[in-house]
Amino acid sequence: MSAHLNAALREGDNPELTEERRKATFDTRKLADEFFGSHLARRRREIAKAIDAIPELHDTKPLPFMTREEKVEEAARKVFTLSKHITDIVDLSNNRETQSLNEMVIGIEGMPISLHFAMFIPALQGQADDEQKREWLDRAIRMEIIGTYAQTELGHGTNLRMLETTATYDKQNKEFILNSPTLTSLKWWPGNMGKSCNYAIVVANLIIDDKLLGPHSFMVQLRDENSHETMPNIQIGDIGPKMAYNSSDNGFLKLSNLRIPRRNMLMKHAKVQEDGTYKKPPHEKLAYSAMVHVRSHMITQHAMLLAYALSISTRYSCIRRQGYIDPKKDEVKVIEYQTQQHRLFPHIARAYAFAFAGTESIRKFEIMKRSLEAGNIELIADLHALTSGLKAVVTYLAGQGIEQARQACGGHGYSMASYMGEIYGVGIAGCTYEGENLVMMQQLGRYLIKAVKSVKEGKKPTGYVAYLAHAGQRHSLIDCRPNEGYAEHIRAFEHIARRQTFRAAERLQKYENSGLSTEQAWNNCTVELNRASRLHTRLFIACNFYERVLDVEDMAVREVLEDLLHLHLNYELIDIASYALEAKKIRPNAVSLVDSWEITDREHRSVLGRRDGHVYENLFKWAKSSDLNQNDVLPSHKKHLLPMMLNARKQSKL
Ligand SMILES: CCCCCCC/C=C/C(=O)SCCNC(=O)CCNC(=O)[C@H](O)C(C)(C)COP(=O)(O)OP(=O)(O)OC[C@H]1O[C@@H](n2cnc3c(N)ncnc32)[C@H](O)[C@@H]1OP(=O)(O)O
Ligand SMILES: Cc1cc2nc3c(=O)[nH]c(=O)nc-3n(C[C@H](O)[C@H](O)[C@H](O)COP(=O)(O)OP(=O)(O)OC[C@H]3O[C@@H](n4cnc5c(N)ncnc54)[C@H](O)[C@@H]3O)c2cc1C
Repeated sequence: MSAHLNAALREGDNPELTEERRKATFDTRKLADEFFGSHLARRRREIAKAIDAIPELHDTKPLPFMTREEKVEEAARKVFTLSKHITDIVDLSNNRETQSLNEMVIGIEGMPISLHFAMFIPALQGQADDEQKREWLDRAIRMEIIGTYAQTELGHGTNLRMLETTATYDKQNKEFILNSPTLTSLKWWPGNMGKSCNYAIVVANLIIDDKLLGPHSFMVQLRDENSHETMPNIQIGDIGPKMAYNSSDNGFLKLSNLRIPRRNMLMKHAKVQEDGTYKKPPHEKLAYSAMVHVRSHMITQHAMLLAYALSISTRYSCIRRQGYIDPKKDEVKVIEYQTQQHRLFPHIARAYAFAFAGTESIRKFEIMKRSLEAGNIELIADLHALTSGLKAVVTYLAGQGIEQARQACGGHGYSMASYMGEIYGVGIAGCTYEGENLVMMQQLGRYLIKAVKSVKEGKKPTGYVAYLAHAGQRHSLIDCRPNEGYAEHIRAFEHIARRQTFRAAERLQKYENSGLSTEQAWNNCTVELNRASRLHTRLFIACNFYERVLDVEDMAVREVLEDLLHLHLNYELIDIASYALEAKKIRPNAVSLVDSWEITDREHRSVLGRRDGHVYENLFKWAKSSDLNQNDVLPSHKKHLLPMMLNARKQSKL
């Protein structure tokens, strides 16, 4: 077959798809270069080819046919195998190369070192001082140890100020005593903590001389480095099966007055001297750096999950023939139906828009990280606002798109043969982890309210909120270059976003003027404020997409991206125009309304939905019955991960 624009053309393909691919008006590799960046696009092709040549990196059998324990073992086996080949395949210092390798080999269901790379290493990089980096970071990078990030507790995940785990400084012995004082203080959810990790960065409330100093990070050894058996004063285990992502052993951790050396508190920013003197960090939220790191990188990951679902669904829609448009002709491909196109194409546009926004988010994170290393903390607030909004909007809309893609596949979309269920389950997990979406939207809301206040004081805010100062003027969010084709869309978008932000600010002011406390006034406005945050973020995504398309040099690729941009802007404007929902008087009757359905606990099968409300004690009981907890050390750990770490330690001693 002659070389063609569409590099996916292959002899022996389903002719239905070949027919589609022959319609391409652009070179797919050139578009891939725009989607991933040309270097990463090329490297992904090279990585995929390298993996093809290593059968032991391929799935032993389709993951949906595996039990939970088999999934955990499969992931461990692949990690061990990868450790023998990885430096031949990727540049370990390139986050997106290693991410691509993991997605191709391990897949999306998690692996024993997910959190090791996603948070444990970034937290050490951001919060350990130089001596601590030499002691732990180098070993973590060499895979001599495996870590996680243990912050969330059974009773608190969102509200970090109420975390209950304590770290009390004992001046006498120059140690911290870590303790889980209550059932709700048990660490709960941290990825790979149940059975895989031997270290964790534990976020605990620092206490010195009975004074509570808030959340700080502590390096804790969970398991013996050689036997992998649980350390004394620690109870640890898997929390049980989840909606998806079941190759990961998310765990629980109970600390019983565990003593660790003073130097196990990460002290790049906050410090505790031997005599108990406490030195505050230059910015209270530097301790939250690992979360901002993950949020900055989640955007491209969720764009990719949406792309997975849409590539499955769009290809399938071109081979599935069902029904007629003209009854005198053959059954049509379901892609021909306008409803099917409307179900898929706007989400294809979003996948590109989200990927471009994610590249910008990572770029901004790297700029903030460099400026932080130079001692400048000014960019922290801007990045927190940007990533809070992007994480909340992209994970939610990507989840919606994945579900639409599944539905577009009809019955076979409901079979795990489509893999859609897992893609959806992993996708929507992002709406919860790294900060529940509605809460993170409020973080951006705070930032927007401050911007409105500065506009009202006659100041001109800059950056992504500059448009708030330009009511009626022809100005765009991020200096969109004048291009009549789309600038009007952008300005309409800005107008809607600006109007909503000012509406929320005025409502907040009205409640405050009425004598309500700031907190009550805020709570009464959070729906309006979240709308403003959502619109602000979608405006950013649209503008970033617009700017990105204008940079494309290949005219054929630029033309198809402009088609997607046009669709995206129109779809977004229609979608946001429907912002009008109020629900007021339900609150007092909420529980009685659901009680009236008289669904029994047996029917619910849900610990959270118990009629008696005794959730926490029953969650712990449920978790302890997990099959992964029948042994302290998994057989698969002894077979794969322990040898891997022992090898790594031997290597580093050579
Ligand atoms: C399926 C694939 C899996 C892949 C891996 C999954 C890994 C998942 C890991 C996790 O989930 S780790 C745990 C994540 N947990 C969270 O994200 C918790 C979310 N909650 C918070 O971050 C905080 O509680 C909060 C919501 C930000 C509130 O914090 P706090 O009460 O301390 O602050 P506020 O009073 O709201 O704001 C005060 C002030 O601080 C600013 N600020 C808050 N956070 C940050 C930050 N990270 N960086 C910079 N600045 C921050 C905030 O904007 C306020 O500023 P002002 O408005 O006062 O100027
Ligand atoms: C797949 C997965 C992996 C995870 N991995 C880790 C990990 O590795 N390490 C770790 O530490 N944690 C991890 N977590 C935990 C995760 O970070 C928390 O679940 C998340 O931060 C949400 O907190 P929560 O569970 O307390 O939700 P809650 O806050 O209890 O949310 C329940 C409801 O309350 C609402 N709500 C709460 N506070 C407010 C507010 N102030 N205003 C308005 N509404 C509010 C929320 O919007 C939500 O609707 C993981 C979770 C998942 C699902």
